[in-house]
Amino acid sequence: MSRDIHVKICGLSTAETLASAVAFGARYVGFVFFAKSPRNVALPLAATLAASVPEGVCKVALTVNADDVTLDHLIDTVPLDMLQLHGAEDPDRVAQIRTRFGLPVMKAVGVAHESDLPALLDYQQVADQILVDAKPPRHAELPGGNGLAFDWRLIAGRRWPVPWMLAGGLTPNNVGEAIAMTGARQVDVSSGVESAPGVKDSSQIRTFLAATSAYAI
Ligand SMILES: O=C(O)c1ccccc1N[C@@H]1O[C@H](COP(=O)(O)O)[C@@H](O)[C@H]1O
Repeated sequence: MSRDIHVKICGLSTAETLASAVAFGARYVGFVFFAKSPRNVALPLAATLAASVPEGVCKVALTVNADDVTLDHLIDTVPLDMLQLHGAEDPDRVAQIRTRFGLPVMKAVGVAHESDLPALLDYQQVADQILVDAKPPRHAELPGGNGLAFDWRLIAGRRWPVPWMLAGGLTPNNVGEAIAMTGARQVDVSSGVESAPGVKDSSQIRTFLAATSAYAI
């Protein structure tokens, strides 16, 4: 049996592109709950979209420094399988969210330099997965989703005891090289499969997933 690369398509906000992501083989679909993002999705729409996702595809909610009241409301409204924490949540807060809400948690950690790598270790005891993403530029509006890649050589050959996913500036054109260089078995893309900020493109989603299929082992 071959082991596919697991792909997460993040920032989905229409029934059509969500269905494309599922049909072309995404293992994770992500919904963004962050008002400043062009991919932000209102809770009622997210609830409808999430309800259409078949068993076996992981429905991920991306939040940024969300408080308990916000998370309570989110989890009560939208059927979810995982929380992606993409803010400055420290390990204690990640552990608290995981315990309180009873959902697996994926913590995003930004990487730009070698000195950013130890932070990945801080979350191994408290997160179910780690998302290794590009660190946002200093004055960026968004803590992710900037279409920015980091130097993949920084993590070439590195392994962590928890499952991890590579993110940041991935596109249909570069995802193969990113997998080959880092050994990632899971990849996450948002802006790299869009025709404009926040506008997902079914054809690019298909091409992205096809580009990863050569790396099944
Ligand atoms: O996509 C967003 O708008 C977003 C907003 C706030 C935090 C994270 C966000 N996106 C996540 O960032 C990474 C990389 O995205 P990209 O492929 O470089 O556009 C990915 O995990 C997105 O889910």
